[in-house]
Amino acid sequence: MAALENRPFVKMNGLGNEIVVLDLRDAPLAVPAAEARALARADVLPFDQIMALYPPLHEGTSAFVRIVNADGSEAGACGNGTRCIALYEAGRTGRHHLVFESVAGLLDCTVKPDGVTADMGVPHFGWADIPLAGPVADTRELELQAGPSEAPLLRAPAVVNVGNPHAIFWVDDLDGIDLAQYGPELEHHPVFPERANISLAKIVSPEHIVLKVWERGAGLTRACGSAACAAAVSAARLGRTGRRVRVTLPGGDLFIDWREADDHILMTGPAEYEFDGRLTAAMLTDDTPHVEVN
Ligand SMILES: N[C@H](CCC[C@H](N)C(=O)O)C(=O)O
Repeated sequence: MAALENRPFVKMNGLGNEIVVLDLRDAPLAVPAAEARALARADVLPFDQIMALYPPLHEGTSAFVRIVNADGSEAGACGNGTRCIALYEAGRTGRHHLVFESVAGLLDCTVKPDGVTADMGVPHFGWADIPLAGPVADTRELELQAGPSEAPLLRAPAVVNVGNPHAIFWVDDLDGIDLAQYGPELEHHPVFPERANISLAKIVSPEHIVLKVWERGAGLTRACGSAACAAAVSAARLGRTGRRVRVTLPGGDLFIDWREADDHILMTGPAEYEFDGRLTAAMLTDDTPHVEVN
């Protein structure tokens, strides 16, 4: 019997970032990694993240949320998924100001007719916060590269934690670099003991960044809200943009405001309901024979 068997789910997306909402508040249980991986299969219910809702731990919050990637690993933040659960909860309760709690802190959300604004908290730039494997001189330019050693295609990323770890490489030609080729080795590089989300960012103007993302535990996605936040604060920290930028991802635009007053990162963008259903044993069980190679 699969643990999640017979549980209802809601399929949503944030700019094409594929989200599954599991409302587990009435009967909480952990999301088994193997069941998440089975569910994410292309011919079952392909998703990038599960947003699992648990009973609130603190007064004034709607739920404690845990985030599970398609590979079954847990993440500390999911911007697109946060906008999705805000829309979900607004639809359920009629309330348009919602606060969720995650391992990374509070997520204060406002649902408006033209989109959802989520407060993603403050960024952390210290090497131990990212985390990195050891102390570095400057997290604005990490000594890390990819591509031919004599002429690296990617080098000197900015690194930041916005609830989850991110590395942003600055490039002039987004289409000239195959992120699917370099994403896996960078995601798993030993400098990132908890792995990392890997972005290529082109700074078009002080108000506009174009971004492509290889997500930790999910691979190439149509959008990544936390990466948009990470790229925005990193570009501002380098003085290459202002603190309010439009971030264009393959799935569309997010608007990031790294608020002067308290350094909170406000992310605004769409969230979309697609369909709902109920999980079955077949969806949660991967019967693919595992060939033992001796
Ligand atoms: N798609 C998510 C990011 C998930 C992050 C996850 N890939 C990790 O940190 O392991 C977003 O919109 O922020």
